[in-house]
Amino acid sequence: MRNPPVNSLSLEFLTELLISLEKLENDKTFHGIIITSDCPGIFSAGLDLTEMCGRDPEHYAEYWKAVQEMWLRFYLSNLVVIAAINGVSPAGGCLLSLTCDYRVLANNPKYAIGLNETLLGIVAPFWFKDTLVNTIGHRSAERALQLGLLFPPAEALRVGVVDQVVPEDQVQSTARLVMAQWLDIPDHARQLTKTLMRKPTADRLLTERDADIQNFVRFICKDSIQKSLHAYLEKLKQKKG
Ligand SMILES: CCC/C=C/C(=O)SCCNC(=O)CCNC(=O)[C@H](O)C(C)(C)COP(=O)([O-])OP(=O)([O-])OC[C@H]1O[C@@H](n2cnc3c(N)ncnc32)[C@H](O)[C@@H]1OP(=O)([O-])[O-]
Repeated sequence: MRNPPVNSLSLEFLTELLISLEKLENDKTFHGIIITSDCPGIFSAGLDLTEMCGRDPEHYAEYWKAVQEMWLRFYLSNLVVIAAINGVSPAGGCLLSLTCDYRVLANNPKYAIGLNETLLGIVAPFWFKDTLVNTIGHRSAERALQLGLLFPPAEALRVGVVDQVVPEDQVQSTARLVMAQWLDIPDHARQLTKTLMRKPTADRLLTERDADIQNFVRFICKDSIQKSLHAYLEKLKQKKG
């Protein structure tokens, strides 16, 4: 991923990601992809806050549809998808990595990962929650989501948000090693098993997609939510200045 400075998942970047995924899926010589970041120290800052602040309802609806599409397409991809997480990975960045089949995180205490939405005064929707529950179980997810926990590497491994923590200079080579193991499995059996495991979760969103968009638009348009997001963006800018 190369969307400096922080790989935020803007509408444009999400569209690019989806086009890239589709191209790779359509090319039958590809069987797996490794998602990693070109922005030093940052895997992805998550959803682009400027897409969710001070815009009109039509924009929010269009943006949310793209976020849903990213989740559905990556979560259900027939390819083996591995996240080589070489930086901090909050909220939507964590969600993207949770769509992968395997997560390798660099062992750097700054590289926290988690769904921290509550810290911004917003609520992770049910399909974010479902993805986390499927990964770390109900109790850990309940605690992580309510407290907006961002797990440093050792804790992320302990709770199961990531599958492996390795020294920073070994993230890419480890991801390639893991990829080789996954590609050794007969592909159609692996693909069908992935679908079996994931389809019920994806179907929940597929059957409620429009209602989910409407909920998001209603929620994000609230004055109180807009104020929270503006204040959070302001805090990020001040931190910099
Ligand atoms: C229902 C909805 C569910 C929501 C899900 C989400 O994902 S919500 C998202 C939850 N995400 C988070 O809570 C993460 C928020 N971000 C961070 O915590 C930090 O930026 C960092 C740790 C990722 C990088 O720290 P660092 O010191 O290396 O970098 P820096 O902090 O100096 O930022 C550089 C520039 O990027 C800007 N910008 C940053 N993030 C975003 C963004 N998401 N979007 C847009 N812009 C963003 C920042 O304002 C600044 O702009 P400026 O002043 O140049 O115009």
